[in-house]
Amino acid sequence: MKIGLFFGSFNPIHIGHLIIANTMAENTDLQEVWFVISPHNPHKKKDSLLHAFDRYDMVEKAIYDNPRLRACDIEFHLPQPSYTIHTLAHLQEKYPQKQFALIMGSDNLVNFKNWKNYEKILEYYELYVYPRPQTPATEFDNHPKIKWVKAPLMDISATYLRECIREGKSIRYLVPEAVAELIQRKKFYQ
Ligand SMILES: Nc1ncnc2c1ncn2[C@@H]1O[C@H](COP(=O)(O)OP(=O)(O)OP(=O)(O)O)[C@@H](O)[C@H]1O
Ligand SMILES: O=C(O)c1ccc[n+]([C@@H]2O[C@H](COP(=O)([O-])O)[C@@H](O)[C@H]2O)c1
Repeated sequence: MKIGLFFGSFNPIHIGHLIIANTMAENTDLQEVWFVISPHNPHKKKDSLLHAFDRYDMVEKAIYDNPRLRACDIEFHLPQPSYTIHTLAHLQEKYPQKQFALIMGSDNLVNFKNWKNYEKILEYYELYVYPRPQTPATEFDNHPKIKWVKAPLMDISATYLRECIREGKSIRYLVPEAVAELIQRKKFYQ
């Protein structure tokens, strides 16, 4: 079974993420997509980062009715910051029968050279990359391990959502209803 891993902070998960994950699960040979929630992205500051358990809960709420999407907490038990190469090694050890691939936007490909042991990642894993606007060409664009997958895009980010919440603006339709309800009930990001 081939599984696509979609890494991120998901602070919070939003429909931009969900559209990508569902497109990958439905339109490629990936049977499942796992949201790998990073407690701490090695390239991001920890400001306004909700606890990883709360971000995991929101992912679970967002995907509860889609059997091909799963939330993955493996990085919660690994040393921080979460380097993808370490996470991949642990996943492969835990699930030796499964074949893993990475899912990322073309914006991530631009920074990919700065990821820890990126050559090793490319040696062992395929990258399913969806084009994002205004991202420059990279040396990886024609790499044999890279599969380009066109996906519908929503021009939103978790940063934008957090701003809306802080300013008391509506986030309706930008996150699933169950996620909006949890954010409101727990007073996240206020
Ligand atoms: N609107 C979007 N459409 C497609 N991909 C997205 C979108 N927003 C984020 N992504 C991608 O999803 C992955 C996980 O996103 P993550 O939660 O870390 O970022 P984010 O939503 O941009 O958050 P923040 O604004 O806090 O940086 C990243 O690879 C990111 O590039
Ligand atoms: O392993 C690395 O060196 C590395 C560096 C930057 C990002 N990542 C992974 O990529 C994920 C998405 O990154 P970002 O910055 O687009 O949110 C992040 O959550 C990490 O799992 C990994």
